[in-house]
Amino acid sequence: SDFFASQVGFDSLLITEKLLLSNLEKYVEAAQEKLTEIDGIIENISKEHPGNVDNLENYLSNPIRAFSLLKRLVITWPEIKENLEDNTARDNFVYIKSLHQSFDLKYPDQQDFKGASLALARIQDTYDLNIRNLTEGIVNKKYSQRLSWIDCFYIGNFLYFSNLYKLALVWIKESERKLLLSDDNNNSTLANLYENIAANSIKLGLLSESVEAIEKISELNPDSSGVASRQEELMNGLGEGVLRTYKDSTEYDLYKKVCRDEIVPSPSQQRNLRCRYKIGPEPYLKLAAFKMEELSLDPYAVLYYNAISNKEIDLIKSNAQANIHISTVVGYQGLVDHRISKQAWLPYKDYDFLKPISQRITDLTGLSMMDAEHFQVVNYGMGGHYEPHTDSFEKMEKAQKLDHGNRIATALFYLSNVDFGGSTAFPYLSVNVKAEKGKLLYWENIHAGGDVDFRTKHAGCPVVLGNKWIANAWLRSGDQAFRRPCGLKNDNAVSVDFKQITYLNK
Ligand SMILES: O=C(O)CCC(=O)C(=O)O
Ligand SMILES: [Fe+2]
Repeated sequence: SDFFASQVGFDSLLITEKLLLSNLEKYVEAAQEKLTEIDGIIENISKEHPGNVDNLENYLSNPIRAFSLLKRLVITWPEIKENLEDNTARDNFVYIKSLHQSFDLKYPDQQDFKGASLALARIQDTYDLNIRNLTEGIVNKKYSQRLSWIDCFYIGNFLYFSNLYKLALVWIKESERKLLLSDDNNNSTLANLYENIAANSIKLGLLSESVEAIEKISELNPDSSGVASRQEELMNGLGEGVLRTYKDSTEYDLYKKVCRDEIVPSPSQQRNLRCRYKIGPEPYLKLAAFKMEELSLDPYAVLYYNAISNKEIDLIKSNAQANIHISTVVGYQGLVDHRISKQAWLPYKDYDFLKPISQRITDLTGLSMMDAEHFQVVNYGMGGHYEPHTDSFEKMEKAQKLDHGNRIATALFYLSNVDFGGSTAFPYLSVNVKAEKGKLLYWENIHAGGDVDFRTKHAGCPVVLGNKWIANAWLRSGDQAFRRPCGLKNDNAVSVDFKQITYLNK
């Protein structure tokens, strides 16, 4: 299932839960009615039952009492048994599966829960949020809802199974803090938790932490099979060395820092950048100039303000919603966790309202839209993101497969505001573009000689609060011969190093 991937369709889950709630209420009502009824029966029987009688024989020699006792045992008690066995009330509580099938109600699955768990962890990690504040429910200085020790444990577990051990430890330790304060704090829950700490520490090659956690398990639960198996794991794990992933790379670290504005452009980087009105190259711009802000001159990246109207945005969103589906990435099979969003492709020729937008892109960039890909509309939900990548393709076969040459430039429209997170980050340019409705971000992806400019690696930072909508126009090199002639020489030397930083650790 793909609810976790975007905001679209998520609200239907609230309808599902509302129905479950009202059905459960009905069940409780019926069950309570039944209990009241049974209470009445107990009362009646108690009245007739003699209690402790000294002379039983004498008591039952009364024919009416004998009759009553037999009636109760032969008729009343079987009726009670039948009554208790009658599950109509419980059956009326419509089960999840049948709900799903008979009412076509939307229902999430384990995959959605995992996605939402990893999203929370990603948000905490990217923005370096204080874990304690976060789990106490404080997001962006506002209080929402707190997480329990079990919630944190779930998240830690999902992280462990996603090979994100460092992050897993952060969540399991938070779980430990909460467990120690809770009523569930007992030897078995704690031992379970230290098993988890041991498993993560072993994977991270943290020797003393591993040993300490294993000792705690054996103190709490001397018979635990976890002790021996963790010890064995530890012995084997020590030789293996620590697994390093892309998340440990310099590039990923830079990306997160740019997302949270910890790294910003230096004054010397900004010295030659200007804000001005764009009045060329197309004559139209002399009449209706756009406010332009330069972000980088080499590689070329600029922002335009008020580049798309609210009316256009509404049309784009409503048409996209009809055929939106989980995002994929060129060159990857199926779903990927480095890009979590939903997308829809809108062909320019199919929608009249896209024609002026396409013309505007040409007016602003001087490039032809002839070979552009369809307009791509993207929606990100909570924690939705797109890790650093280049939009252009290194291997030209990939680009050619899609025809019309490489992705020479990207025009990215912001179709919504985002309250917290969701910027577009360029780790190697230290540029963070806030998602603000109506802006257009434009940059060039390849060197004049036609090679990928790795300095243009960029990412969609995780959304923390809000619902992020963007639309991409990718301009292909095919039809630009006279508008943007290729350079004759290789000029990619300035950017090749920025490819290495990823691949070193990947
Ligand atoms: O969401 C963003 O801000 C960036 C999206 C992006 O890079 C892409 O769709 O290729
Ligand atoms: Fe991109």
